[in-house]
Amino acid sequence: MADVWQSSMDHAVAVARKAGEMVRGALKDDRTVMTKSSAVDLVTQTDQKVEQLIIQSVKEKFPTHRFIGEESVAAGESCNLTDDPTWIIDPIDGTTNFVHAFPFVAVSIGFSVNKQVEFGVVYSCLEDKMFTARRGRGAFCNGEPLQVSEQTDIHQAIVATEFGSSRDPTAVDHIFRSLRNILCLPVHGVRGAGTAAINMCLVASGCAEAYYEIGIHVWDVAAGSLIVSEAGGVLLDVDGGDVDLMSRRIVAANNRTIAERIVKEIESFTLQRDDAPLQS
Ligand SMILES: O=P(O)(O)O[C@H]1[C@H](O)[C@@H](O)[C@H](O)[C@@H](O)[C@@H]1O
Ligand SMILES: [Mg+2]
Ligand SMILES: [Mg+2]
Repeated sequence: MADVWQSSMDHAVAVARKAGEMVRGALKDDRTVMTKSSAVDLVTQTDQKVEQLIIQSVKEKFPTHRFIGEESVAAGESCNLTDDPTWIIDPIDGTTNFVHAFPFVAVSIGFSVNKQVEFGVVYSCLEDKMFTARRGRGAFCNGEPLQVSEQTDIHQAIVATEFGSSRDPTAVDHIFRSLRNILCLPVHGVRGAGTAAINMCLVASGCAEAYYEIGIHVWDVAAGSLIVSEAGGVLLDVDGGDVDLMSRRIVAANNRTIAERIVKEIESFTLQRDDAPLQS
């Protein structure tokens, strides 16, 4: 049966590739680092230009579609997911990596309809890996099918996580205690690529059993969440309930056994939701 969202997905792949070229081109030149929510929440002109490139090109082709873009939200746009077709964009996932030329940087584009992610595209542009997933039709990297790891023993797992961009001491204490719990299970290792989207693609590829983080935003994980689930993985909230992409918390794992084991070790905390009303 024809896929009603195929042309949108083709466009997402094409524009992510174009955006990736822009990111690669700017890697050595863009040293204009600005900050957002904290001194370590970085943004560059390239983040802003890439988001504009994506939004403009989508608007020309699909004028009725809506957008949630990281840099547009930072500039004051609202972050509400409606039932309308919505492009959820992180122009550079891994801006800190980009600034330091640490070689994991992704363009992440999720597309949701009726609040459900229909397709996800993550372009790991320095590795030239194009990760894609279409709901119900599998996940792929450069056209090759992805499958999560079959490991069910947490002691033989690699777990990915990040420290995030908050330096609030209470939040950092929670993060460290969770990390300590997980390290001391013990697990084989803890890793972090510096980008939520690539961490999730590592789970989808079977290279890591799980990824968890508190503090991410919907644009960090919208595309990656579908890539993980279409590769056979599971998504949970850090308290073990259903994942809520606006809640800023996620566990993405190869299977429920690993996901639930990790949940037991996480000291959860709550942050302001992405869709909280804007403060005037
Ligand atoms: O590079 P970003 O798009 O800002 O996303 C980052 C986020 O800033 C950082 O706090 C998280 O730890 C990372 O997982 C995100 O990918
Ligand atoms: Mg991001
Ligand atoms: Mg970003």
